[in-house]
Amino acid sequence: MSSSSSTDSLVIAGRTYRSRLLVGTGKYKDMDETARAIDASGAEIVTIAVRRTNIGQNNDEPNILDVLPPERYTILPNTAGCYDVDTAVRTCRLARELLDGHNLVKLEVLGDEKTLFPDVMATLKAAEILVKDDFQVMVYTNDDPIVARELEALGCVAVMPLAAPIGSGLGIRNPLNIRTIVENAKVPILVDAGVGTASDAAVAMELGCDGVLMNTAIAAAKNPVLMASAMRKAIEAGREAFLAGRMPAKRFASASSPIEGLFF
Ligand SMILES: CC(=O)[C@@H](O)[C@H](O)COP(=O)(O)O
Repeated sequence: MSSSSSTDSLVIAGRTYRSRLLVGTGKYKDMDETARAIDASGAEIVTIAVRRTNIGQNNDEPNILDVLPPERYTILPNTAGCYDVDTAVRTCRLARELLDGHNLVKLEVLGDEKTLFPDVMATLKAAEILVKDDFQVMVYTNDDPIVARELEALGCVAVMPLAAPIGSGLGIRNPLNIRTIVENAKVPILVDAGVGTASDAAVAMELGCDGVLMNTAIAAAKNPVLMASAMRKAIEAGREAFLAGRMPAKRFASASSPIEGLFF
């Protein structure tokens, strides 16, 4: 692998991406800031909450696709705000209609408003229905390796365990589970939700994740454009560190220069 990692691509549902950073579109000051931050992030996949953001549902309001054109970005409609199977499935079908048959979606079925943790049973059911309905499903889930395995077995094209609660910025709470999910998976594993700053993104990549999806860490930074640029570099650095192979961690010191053949 060259140091530029030019051949190291992310492949999701048969499509190849250079960037391993996926970004959301919520919480920005305005559309201009959204567009500038996403540009600085280098992201190629941009997720949009269909229940909250206009992608053609309302012709009287600004359409976010005017600043995030589908010719440039892969649009990933998501089911944010859905708390049951039917609403999530309907939301994906609406997105497919609005986006002329586009079938790549991010499924999230939430359990409650306080934690925004996934309702795992409902997520499994919705994923099954959507896969049968020819959707390519990228799925938000908890950091449970068994659930991740089930979602992959159902045919999801990517599994996206949370780092921490959505919008919390707490970073990766359970790195060992994330590593186990990665080691067991044959589909891309992307950390989704809870990243707070660039080092969290780098850790996710060092654990072997295929990518990271984030929103709040960029949008709620004091300078979202600068944070987006930091995240881009962190994802690249973490990926290169993973590919390079970390030195074994040791409990005690080992001198950096050889101790044999000392002059005195
Ligand atoms: C944008 C999106 O899809 C969110 O549901 C996602 O989970 C991001 O979470 P953070 O805002 O914590 O990055």
